[in-house]
Amino acid sequence: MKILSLNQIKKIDQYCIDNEDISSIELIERYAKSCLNWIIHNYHNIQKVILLAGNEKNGGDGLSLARMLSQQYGDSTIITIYILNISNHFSPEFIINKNKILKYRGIELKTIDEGEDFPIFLDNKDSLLIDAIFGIGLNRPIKKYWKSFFNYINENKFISVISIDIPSGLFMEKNQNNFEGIIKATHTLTFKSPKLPFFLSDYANYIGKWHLLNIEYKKSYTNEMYVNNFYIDDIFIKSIYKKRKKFSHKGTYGHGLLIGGYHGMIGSMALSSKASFRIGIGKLSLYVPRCGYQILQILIPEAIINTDSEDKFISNIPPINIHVNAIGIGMGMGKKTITAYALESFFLKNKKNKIPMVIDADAINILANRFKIINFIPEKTIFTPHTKEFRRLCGPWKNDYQKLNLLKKFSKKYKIYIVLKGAHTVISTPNGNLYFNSTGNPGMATAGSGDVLSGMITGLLAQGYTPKQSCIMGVYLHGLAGDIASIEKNEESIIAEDIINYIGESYQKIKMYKK
Ligand SMILES: NC(=O)C1=CN([C@@H]2O[C@H](COP(=O)(O)OP(=O)(O)OC[C@H]3O[C@@H](n4cnc5c(N)ncnc54)[C@H](O)[C@@H]3O)[C@@H](O)[C@H]2O)[C@@H](O)CC1
Repeated sequence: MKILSLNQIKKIDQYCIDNEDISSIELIERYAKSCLNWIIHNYHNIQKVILLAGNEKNGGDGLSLARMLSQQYGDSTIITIYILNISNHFSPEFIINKNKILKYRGIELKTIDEGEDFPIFLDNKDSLLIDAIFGIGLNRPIKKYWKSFFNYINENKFISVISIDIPSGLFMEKNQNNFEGIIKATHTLTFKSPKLPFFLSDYANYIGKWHLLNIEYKKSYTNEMYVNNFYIDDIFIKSIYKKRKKFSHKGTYGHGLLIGGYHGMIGSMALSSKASFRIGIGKLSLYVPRCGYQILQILIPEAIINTDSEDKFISNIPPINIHVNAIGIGMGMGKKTITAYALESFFLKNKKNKIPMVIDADAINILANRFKIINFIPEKTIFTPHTKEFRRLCGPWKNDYQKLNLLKKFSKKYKIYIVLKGAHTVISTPNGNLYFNSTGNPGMATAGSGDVLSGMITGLLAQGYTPKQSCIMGVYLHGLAGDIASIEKNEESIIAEDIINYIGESYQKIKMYKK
């Protein structure tokens, strides 16, 4: 799914108005109706609603929603609207909806002017607060008084705070270091496209859980819209997924090579290997220090195991003399100088053979310390750092926007894919596109989860998925397996092994997706 820019979202509204013979007011009704349906579905017996309305279109959405809530719940729900007189301009959408509201005796209408004492919300704990002050139209910093008011709202406790489209005070684009005076939503009900800040940890506290509501409009309006940012959704995954063929054999699904392990860290190789098999690799060879031999033979009887001459660490990686379709390197490998030399000479020797490769964990750390190695890395190689590893590789950043820019720059410069792991893992491609993952949960922040991911991506590469498809499919299935594990085991109890065990169910799920 495309992540649209502010201008593109506004264009869709205009297309609807121009081509579907509906007015802006009717459009607002559609938005408000979808919010109403979401609220009905998620809250039963709402006793009190407090709605904060701005005086432009987002306020219009809010007023229309208040009217619908009153029609839905009747006298059993007390609705109080506060109109914030932030400016003296009122959009027609706001005015028309306000006039409609005046006819509803069940709705109490109040105003707040700049400078006056903040209202006291007596029954706040029993109230649902709806924020329809600013939507995506916020285009300049808000005044001090209103910032303080938004902060005051955040200090009050409500059943939930629901922001329409985007929390008020948050810019849709170019937020940079703006963290002051933003409404903290429990839920953000958004339309047409997820907004970029939804994927940035800096803003997670303000956005809460976001929901993309289904709005009727011709999806073809977005066909011609060019974007750099994408959200990995079901349809996208279904279009990538390759069904296994009846007349196939283990050779059809590729031969992978995993290189890594260190005394005391052999478990990471076990996790990567199991994940490669569970994702469907045909054959797998491992290269590990000698101390890993016995345990890996026992844990992964399916794998072929080759060992280094050293017992506890890797000292030399021999040239690849078998047919290998994909390499995964670095899991639990340690950073000993001799291992770093071995890695450097391995990359140098294989510079020209262009076998698709995943570089993970300590291989990234070694590379960060001996940066010239990057010149031996073939194009389209996949890096899978977590935030700290990425910082070691690329240097610091001041905010999430800068982090995304660094990511794009690095991928473009070295023509590599970077899978930056975290909530909404983001994949950057050599042509500067970003893909944000939609699956996963905090339970996956557990030792070995990254080893599982590198094994999965290597397994997909070996099966013939392109590097881009392998990254996208890998992070999605990894997150989905984690999501199933969270239902079965609870987020707190997930261990890396659980993610591996639910890869099969994840495949099962994506097979059911509609194209
Ligand atoms: N036809 C449309 O464009 C539709 C818009 N919709 C809603 O309208 C929202 C966008 O509407 P608008 O563009 O009217 O903008 P908003 O309602 O988000 O309000 C922002 C407006 O307030 C003013 N403003 C911006 N920054 C300000 C500041 N710091 N202090 C004071 N005033 C400021 C600007 O005039 C700006 O247009 C969407 O998020 C969505 O909720 C939906 O109702 C669907 C239809």
